Amino acid sequence: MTGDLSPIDKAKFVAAKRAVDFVEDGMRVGLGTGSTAAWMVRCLGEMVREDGLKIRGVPTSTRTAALAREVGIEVISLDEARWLDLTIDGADEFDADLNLIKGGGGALLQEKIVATASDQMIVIADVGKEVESLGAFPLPIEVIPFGWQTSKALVEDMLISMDVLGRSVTLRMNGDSPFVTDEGNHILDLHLNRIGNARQLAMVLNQVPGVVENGLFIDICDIVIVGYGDGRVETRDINEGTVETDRLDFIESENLFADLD
Ligand SMILES: O=C(CO)[C@H](O)[C@H](O)COP(=O)(O)O
Repeated sequence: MTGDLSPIDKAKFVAAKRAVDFVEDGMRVGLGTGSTAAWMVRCLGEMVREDGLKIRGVPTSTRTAALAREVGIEVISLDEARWLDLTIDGADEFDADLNLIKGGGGALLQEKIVATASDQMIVIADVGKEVESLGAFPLPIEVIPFGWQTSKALVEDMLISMDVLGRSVTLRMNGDSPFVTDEGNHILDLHLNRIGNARQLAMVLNQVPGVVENGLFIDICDIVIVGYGDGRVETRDINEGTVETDRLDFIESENLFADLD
């Protein structure tokens, strides 16, 4: 089955596979959202079912919650967990300081709360997500539906005053209707090309009335695990300043790949 995976999917898989080595018995683990995080949830599920790993997972979306339950992971709420040992999640972009753009899947609000409530955040990504400067990927912000057009106009004014490049702002759609997040909100995508001062932008965006959260994750991620299509994985630890390189096999597993057939 793994022979059918594209190089990007193989890269996502090996990053996820390497990341679950960080998970230990008894941990409360934040479970990210997206296709890379889904591999991680499947790998953890296999460890729970076959190796007896005992963990409790806090999902960052209804999608991830459904998958976690399906693969046998005990799911608890963040309020039950209170604090997490580790969160593993994907990203849309990461830079050399391990700052991120997230929210391509629309789950940025829960993802940021869960990651911030964790001792450690590990990001898993294929090498295509690495950038010199954040901003080529449209930056998602979550806004409440009430007066979203006003919030959009205020964000546009703010981008002009900050002289941020690009500046077009679009409402994310799901077919003919606005996309609705798990929290019942909408997403505005900021097409900026290049962000410049991401730290400042992250703070200023959250001052706009109606904006709930933005997809810039600054100083939240501790480790990024970068996967390559040929099975190579690099584990970059920003706190330790280390880079470890490994090569993983694409392990054939009926259980892991069954739902992809
Ligand atoms: O932030 C996210 C969801 O809100 C995802 O982690 C991000 O979009 C990456 O997704 P994928 O692993 O499918 O490329």
